[in-house]
Amino acid sequence: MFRFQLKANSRRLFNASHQIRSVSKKVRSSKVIGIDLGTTNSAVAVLEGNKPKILENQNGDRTTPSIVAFTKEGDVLVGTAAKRQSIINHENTFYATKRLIGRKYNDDEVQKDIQRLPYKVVEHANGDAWLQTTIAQGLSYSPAQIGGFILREMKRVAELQLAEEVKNAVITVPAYFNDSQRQATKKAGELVGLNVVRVINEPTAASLAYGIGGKDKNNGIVAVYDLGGGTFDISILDIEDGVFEVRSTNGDTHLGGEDLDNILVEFILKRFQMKTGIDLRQDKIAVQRIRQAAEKAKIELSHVKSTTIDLPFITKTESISIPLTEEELDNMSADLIERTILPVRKALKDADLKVQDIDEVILVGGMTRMPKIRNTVENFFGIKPTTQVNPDEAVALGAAIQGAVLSGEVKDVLLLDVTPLTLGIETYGGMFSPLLPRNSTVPCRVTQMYSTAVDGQSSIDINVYQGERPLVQDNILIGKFKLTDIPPLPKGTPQIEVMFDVDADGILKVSARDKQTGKKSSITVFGKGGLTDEEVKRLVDESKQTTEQDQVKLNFLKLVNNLELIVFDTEQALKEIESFVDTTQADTLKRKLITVKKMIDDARKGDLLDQDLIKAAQEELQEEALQVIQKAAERSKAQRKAKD
Ligand SMILES: Nc1ncnc2c1ncn2[C@@H]1O[C@H](COP(=O)(O)OP(=O)(O)OP(=O)(O)O)[C@@H](O)[C@H]1O
Repeated sequence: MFRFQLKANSRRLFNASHQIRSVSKKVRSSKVIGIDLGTTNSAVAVLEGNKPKILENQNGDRTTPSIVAFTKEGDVLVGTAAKRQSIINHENTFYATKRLIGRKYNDDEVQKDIQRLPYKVVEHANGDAWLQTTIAQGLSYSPAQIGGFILREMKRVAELQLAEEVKNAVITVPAYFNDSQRQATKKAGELVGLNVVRVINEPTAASLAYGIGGKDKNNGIVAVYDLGGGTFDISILDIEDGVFEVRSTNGDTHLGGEDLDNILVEFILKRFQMKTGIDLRQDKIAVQRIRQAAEKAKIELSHVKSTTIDLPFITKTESISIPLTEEELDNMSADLIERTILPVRKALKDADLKVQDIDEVILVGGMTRMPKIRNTVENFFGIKPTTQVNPDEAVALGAAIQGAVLSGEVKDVLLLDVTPLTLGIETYGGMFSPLLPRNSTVPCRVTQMYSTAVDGQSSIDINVYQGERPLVQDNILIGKFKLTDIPPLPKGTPQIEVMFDVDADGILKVSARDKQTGKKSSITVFGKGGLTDEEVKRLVDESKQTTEQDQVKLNFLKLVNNLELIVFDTEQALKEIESFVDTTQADTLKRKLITVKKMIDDARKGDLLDQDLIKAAQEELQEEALQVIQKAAERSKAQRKAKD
């Protein structure tokens, strides 16, 4: 056993050097991949020839679960591997984290999610919602970092398929994502070394997937109804000879398949409690098993009329077996489906269109496979929705097309996206002064003149808000900064020019300039409230540093785990060969083992953090053990010879 361990270690070393060699051989690709970073599943695609193509992962799957897990051994698992162990390692398996990206810990939606999540959500120093593991004294990660692990995996999938290094990507976000959610998604890509050439809206991407190759056929007004795992989006587009103009967009960033799963989980828990009197809500493992079974039943009921949710031995003595029909599921989901219709109406109104003006309806997102949803959409629009592109794949395929447009591979397509919410600033008395109405085509820029409200006022606070309400208290504060050194003048005299500049990713930069002095101040809105450019930079740098620190901690943990394994192997080997070992030698080795075990203990408690000490202890122990084993082997051979 011990010898095997030595060999296994040397094999690992060989693999590492082999990997280094194969990476250095890679060619960097000018291709731009398209990544759909989904709440439940992610997909990656690239343009091949003139057609976008989904790149399959190592298991041959066209989508990869958006799940990241950290194991006690210090490994980071992504996708199916993470999903497979989620029940036994629920505290360190993070799913649906897109629902938390760019959100504050105190956000109502976050607080609601926390009740149901089997992992820990904590408040980071900057007020954001972060995820905490139970590993290495509670390593924590931002949802953007978790997104980063998923993006890195999608990059790897693409690199394996294309056999070249990929650097550039278009990443999609729900159309209704606000500024900080977009920024956080972009940062997730940058943290793992991706050059995020564009962030585009999911429904817009999906429409591109339908439009390409048959653009004459698809001219007209298109509604994209996108219901995925965590978000609902509706976009109305005007497609004309390769120009995709988004007329309006609306939605709910916290409405999707996960919510229906939650309703089903609650239904199962109640049924079980009624039957047995047992409340399983605190049993995270049981809840996790129920969640997986609920989603499975929901998916089955898109193809069959009835099913049974079977969970043997959910407690030591009780099992779950609940029959469920499609009709029952339809009734349970009625409110949720109805909630999607209001944003659809709003989007139509904003686009100044009636239901009858829609030429085509595209269904996107796994949840639109549910017959009840298809019927609801069909009844609302009065036309049968188009489903020729796989609803789980359309977004990634469209992102790949946009990638090809940006790299110059595709020339006859132009995407004109819009801002999802009205953007403006606070004026006297808490009034909201809109500068850019929602559904403004991006990129765009607007300037407006403001003045002081008080005689002699020497500075102005520029508070930037996003929302549709006339009072700022009802909208979302997405950033603020100060313009100072305004010469003291009677109120209303200074001319302050405020400029809003939204780039093609939908990210906003605001600046203010005193026309008399030329003094200027600006921010790129980060959604974190009151941050200057320097503070934003510091935060980004800090987050990079934390990633590195976390990696160092994980590497250290791996070393300690490995040393523990060697201690175990040595003890086993010593037991097996004890009769052939010289007592003095055996005692020395046992003493060494005690010292090393103490070191492992100290390392686990955080009292010993020196990697080199751990490495040295491992080498010494292995060397000493090898000598003992060799001597014992010689003795055993000599004894056998003597007997013969
Ligand atoms: N056949 C089906 N019937 C019903 N629901 C389904 C079916 N297939 C998948 N789903 C559900 O669709 C959701 C996942 O859809 P999809 O992969 O499009 O979402 P996503 O891209 O991860 O999420 P989002 O767009 O919200 O970020 C899950 O809730 C899943 O349970």
